[in-house]
Amino acid sequence: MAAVPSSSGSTRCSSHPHPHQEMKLTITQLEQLKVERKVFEIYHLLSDVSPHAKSLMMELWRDKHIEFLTRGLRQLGPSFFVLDANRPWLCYWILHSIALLGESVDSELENNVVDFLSRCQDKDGGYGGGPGQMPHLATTYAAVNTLVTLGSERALSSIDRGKMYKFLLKMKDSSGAFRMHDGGEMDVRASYTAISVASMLNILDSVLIRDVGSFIQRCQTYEGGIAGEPGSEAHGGYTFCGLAAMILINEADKLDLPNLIDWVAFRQGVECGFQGRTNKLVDGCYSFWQGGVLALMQKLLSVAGKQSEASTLCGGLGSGESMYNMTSSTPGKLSDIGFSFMNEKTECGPLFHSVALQQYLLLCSQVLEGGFKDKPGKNRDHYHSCYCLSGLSVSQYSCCKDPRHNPPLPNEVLGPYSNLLEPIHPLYNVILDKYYKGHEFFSSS
Ligand SMILES: CC(C)=CCC/C(C)=C/CC/C(C)=C/COP(=O)(O)OP(=O)(O)O
Ligand SMILES: [Zn+2]
Repeated sequence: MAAVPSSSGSTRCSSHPHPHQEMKLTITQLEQLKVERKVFEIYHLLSDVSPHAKSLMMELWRDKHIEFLTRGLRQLGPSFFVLDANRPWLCYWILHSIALLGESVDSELENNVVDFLSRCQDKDGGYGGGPGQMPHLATTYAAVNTLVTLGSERALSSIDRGKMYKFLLKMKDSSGAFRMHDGGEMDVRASYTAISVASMLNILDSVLIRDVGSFIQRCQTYEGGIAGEPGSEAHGGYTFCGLAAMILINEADKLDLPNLIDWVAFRQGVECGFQGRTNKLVDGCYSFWQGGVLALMQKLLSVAGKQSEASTLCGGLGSGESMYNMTSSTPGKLSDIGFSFMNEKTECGPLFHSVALQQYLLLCSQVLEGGFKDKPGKNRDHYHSCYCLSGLSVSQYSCCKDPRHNPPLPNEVLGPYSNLLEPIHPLYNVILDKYYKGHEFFSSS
């Protein structure tokens, strides 16, 4: 019997059919359980069926994902002429997903993306959703992360950092908040995308960060999570943005961290995935937004602990008080905080059930034909593919103190070890090695 390489590089018997065929009888039962979101039952049912079938279902279908993602990127080609404002995002979601899977695109496709993003770059700085469109902070973040993910000299040097600084400054309001675009809305997404871009490009300074921390602090709600703007409801997406931005400006201690940890930890449901906010359904994309927050918190636990002690002793911190410096080694330059953060000690194991989250992602979000989705019953898309894979990477490395040099142990990775993805920098959500390459490039140019 001939053995052929499987999608993950391991060997699989050529006489074995696709799991869809092999599990014909049980697949209906499985789908029903998925719709009912009973992930633990799915897991046990799989172990009853056959170890082989179970291992196929727990496998990351790499080749199918790459096929789905690459097709998506190629299809962007003709639509470069279509008016839509999402294309830098599609570039980022797809290329970051491919990079998480340890792959890259051919040089022709890479050059097309760099050329396309150059045409989205505004003459006064920042990137719009398409050529000639008004620059916007969300697409600017997506374009910068895409170019860092590509990582070539051509990609990195295509960014006009001088004009970018002027664009970011123009988006800044006197309150400390940022606007998404000229005359646009001010929210925590804008704070994060502006700070992330400036930090990545080594142009973050005291002018850009002025009063950013007090705006984000006002967005933390009584529940503990962070809302898009003061007075709104706490949500995982904004909580990630708020915490990551606070860390990048060295002001995370202005947030009530014990309350924040509690809120996020309780967002992981019995289905094993995370919900974005209280009393809503779980969704694969929150594996990154909420899981990412808890990954960041693993390096902030002593700050949270000191806040707890202080609140027991003093009856709580007054608003605006900043009692502890976050980083043990205060970096010389604001833009280097993201770099120093990775050298901070990981102070504890995972703050969520990381194997259960991998279970939700592989069994409920993964589409065996390629791509990922929010939950059973929904369709796959590139946004969910990006954030499900990012969340999967975060959970696989959640026990690692040094992801680059000491990879996870086999029991920390659900399914075959070939499921292991590349590690990310959790503050920017770019592949860790690509971050270091970009950091070096922008520090020396
Ligand atoms: C960097 C960047 C631009 C980050 C964006 C962060 C992000 C995902 C914010 C979420 C926004 C939001 C309130 C969604 C609610 O959608 P919903 O009501 O459809 O979903 P729900 O029921 O799960 O809350
Ligand atoms: Zn989602």
